[in-house]
Amino acid sequence: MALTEDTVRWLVKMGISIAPIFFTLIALLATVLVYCYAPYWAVRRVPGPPPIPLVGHLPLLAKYGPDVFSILAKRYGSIFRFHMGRQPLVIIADPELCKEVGIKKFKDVPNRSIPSPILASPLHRKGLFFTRDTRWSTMRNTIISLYQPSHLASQVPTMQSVMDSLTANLPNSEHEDIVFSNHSLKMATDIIGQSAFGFDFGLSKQHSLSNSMNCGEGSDDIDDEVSDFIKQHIYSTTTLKMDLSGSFSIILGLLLPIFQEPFRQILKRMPWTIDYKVYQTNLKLTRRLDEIVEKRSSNRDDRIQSKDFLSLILNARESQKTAKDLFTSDYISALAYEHLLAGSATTSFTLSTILYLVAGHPEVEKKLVKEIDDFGPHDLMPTAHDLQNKFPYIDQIIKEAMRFYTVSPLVARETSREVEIGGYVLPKGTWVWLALGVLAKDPKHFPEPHKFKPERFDPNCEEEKQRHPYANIPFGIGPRACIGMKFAIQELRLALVHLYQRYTFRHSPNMEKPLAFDYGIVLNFKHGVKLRVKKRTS
Ligand code: HEM
Repeated sequence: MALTEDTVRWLVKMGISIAPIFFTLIALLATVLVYCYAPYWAVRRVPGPPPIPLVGHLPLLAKYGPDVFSILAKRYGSIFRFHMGRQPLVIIADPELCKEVGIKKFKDVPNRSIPSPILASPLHRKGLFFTRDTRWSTMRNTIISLYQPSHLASQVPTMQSVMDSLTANLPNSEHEDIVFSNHSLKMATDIIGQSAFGFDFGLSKQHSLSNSMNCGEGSDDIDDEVSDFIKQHIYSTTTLKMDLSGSFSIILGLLLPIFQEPFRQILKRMPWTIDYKVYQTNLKLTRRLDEIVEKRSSNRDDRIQSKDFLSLILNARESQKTAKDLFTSDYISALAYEHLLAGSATTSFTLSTILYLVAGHPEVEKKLVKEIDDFGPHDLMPTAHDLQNKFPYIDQIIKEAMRFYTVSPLVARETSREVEIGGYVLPKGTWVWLALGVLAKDPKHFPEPHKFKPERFDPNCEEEKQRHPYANIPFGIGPRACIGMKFAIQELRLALVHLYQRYTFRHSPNMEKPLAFDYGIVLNFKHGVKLRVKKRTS
């Protein structure tokens, strides 16, 4: 509203000078502008589309989904700016630059940036993924021994028994749809439950859980403790959104981070808000995990015999001084929970995409089935050694499917000091994200990138020989790469042998084409993967 002459005269009469009001307003405006634009200013030289105040490029993410990064890479090159709300990200979309960030300059970029959904969740922050600097390296060095080949080999029978339960529950009819992604999530959760906690969730044995696994809210017929835990776990994970569809405090964290924590503190007390529900769920999960840790800590005799992740960390805590200081019970809970989180959604997504892709490519299915039949009779269980050496085509299929649908298309890192990357000087605290999904679809490294061709990963193929070694890095790169990679690959190989010894799969006519995705902390299916199962004769 403009100040009229009368108002000015009235203000003067009342002894109120306009100047202080005017300057206060200007100062306020300047503060807001500085707050909004300070992070942008620090990386303004890196090319990118002009950001919209506050929301940045989130509307582009909403419009194009994760494909937006390939579109921007085409326009702006292999290093560009993308604004996740107020926060600018420097996106790296070139294998050589990924090597520079992930390996050569790892000392300058050793940590992950913490996005707003995670900031609000201590349970997620205390795992390996988001711990920082020396705490991270000491934690990682202690638990890396759990991923040695001998330990992985001991997990094969456990994996196999869960897969037996899964296949016992698949229908016999070729005319019935199964939401395979639900089955594979149950399978992966059961496997990781046993290897992380030594605990059998028994989901693969239960037919009735299939729908609740997907929606996260659960259905009424599931009321026992285990199902409750799983429901909470899935709710807690699926509400971690990267776009503007999360809770109010998460949205604030993207737009005006300064207000996120105060608002979360208020909203978590209001029962009708998503923040309340997320808080309550995380509280219950944390309590449940603390109970599990407590129980296992006190049961020393059982624990010494056990080979699960939780027992092994607790044993290490007893025998090593560093581990004792480091692994307080809150960190142990977070680490064990992180295993459940990191090991279930990613692996089950990948297995579902493999079945979906193979079902649409009969020539690939034929070669796969032949490799499996050549291995031996259909009830022969492969050992860890067999899995590693006798199924080269399965490995090509896994690599190609992970390239085709990259479950974790972005990997978050943050600079710890000023560093030069790709010709740009980036100040301390810059969020540098590696765009694995863009690399995987770059025709320079993968001719005809939208075709599913496992043979492109055949070691004798020219394309494979000439490709940059870091063009396909679905498990990340360098010292901070996925710690569970070998575990996941062993599980995927075994699941494929087990399934195709018994079945082949076809697309359901009720499935959307192309597959639709949700973008949370990892990629997820919007409507699941629906398939039809055909039993094989032995
Ligand atoms: C197909 C399955 C999986 C995929 C595609 C995957 C992908 C990834 C990616 C891309 C990262 C980030 C790497 C980086 O920053 O360079 C990561 C980190 C991590 N993953 Fe996985 N992962 C999978 C399975 C698993 C499993 C089974 C576990 C646990 C048993 C696991 C535990 C972790 C942990 C703890 C980290 C953090 C490592 C650190 O910061 O030191 N992942 N994963």
